Amino acid sequence: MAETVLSIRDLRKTFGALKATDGVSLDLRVGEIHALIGPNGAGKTTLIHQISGSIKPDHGTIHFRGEDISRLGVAERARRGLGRSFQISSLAPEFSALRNVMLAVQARQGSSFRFFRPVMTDRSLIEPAMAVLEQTGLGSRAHLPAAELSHGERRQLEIAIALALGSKAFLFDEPMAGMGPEGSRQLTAFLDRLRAQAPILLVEHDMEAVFALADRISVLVYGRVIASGTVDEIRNDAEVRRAYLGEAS
Ligand SMILES: Nc1ncnc2c1ncn2[C@@H]1O[C@H](COP(=O)(O)OP(=O)(O)OP(=O)(O)O)[C@@H](O)[C@H]1O
Repeated sequence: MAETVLSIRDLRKTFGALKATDGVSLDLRVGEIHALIGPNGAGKTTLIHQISGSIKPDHGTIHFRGEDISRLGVAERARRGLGRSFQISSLAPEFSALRNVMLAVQARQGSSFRFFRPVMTDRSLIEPAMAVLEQTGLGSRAHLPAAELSHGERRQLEIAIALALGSKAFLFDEPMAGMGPEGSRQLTAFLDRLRAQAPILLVEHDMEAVFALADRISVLVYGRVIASGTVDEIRNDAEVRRAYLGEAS
């Protein structure tokens, strides 16, 4: 079995009397997309926030790449390689896609020895930045300003930046939201390739995307995982159909 990258054990979170997370345990393994689905209010976003560090659980542990990160803040978890949801606002829209990624490469390398060198001609930045753009399918768009990229391509650029900064796994909360059918198709194809570089915990309501992408699916209802398995196992699970898929299809 593939190595476990992220391991969550018995996570609990209450808001007043509401059990938003009620003893959740799940794993994310190398090379996989693990989808988290469930009805509105099931606790998916609350769970993602506890993993990224923006909400403190009442109970439970989170291990990432063998390390207990349960007590670390958001920035520390990100620094260890836990990539957060898409944050398009962090792009510099007037800079080219290449320059956006070069700045990330530079931030990761540390800039103390290169302050006198012009950034845009520095091969030690250009080469790794171009490699990441190629990996993320943006090689041919490298010289366009970020503002001129499509919505889907900006999301790809955001991921390219995260990879350049050292992200080793991603938490995505509804990445398909607001995308048209073509954008969703492109993003689905992109996430399909991305899993080989960094596994993904994917919260998504778009069942077509989930069934196309997921290696495993966990179904959350009232803060509890009621089923976990392959796409076929989940599609054929009577309790899941009753609690969720029946209403969605
Ligand atoms: N800060 C908060 N204070 C009180 N209740 C909260 C808070 N955040 C979330 N909740 C409640 O916790 C429950 C889980 O919410 P959450 O947003 O995690 O669900 P979700 O599965 O992501 O839903 P959706 O699919 O609609 O995005 C809901 O009942 C919600 O109203």
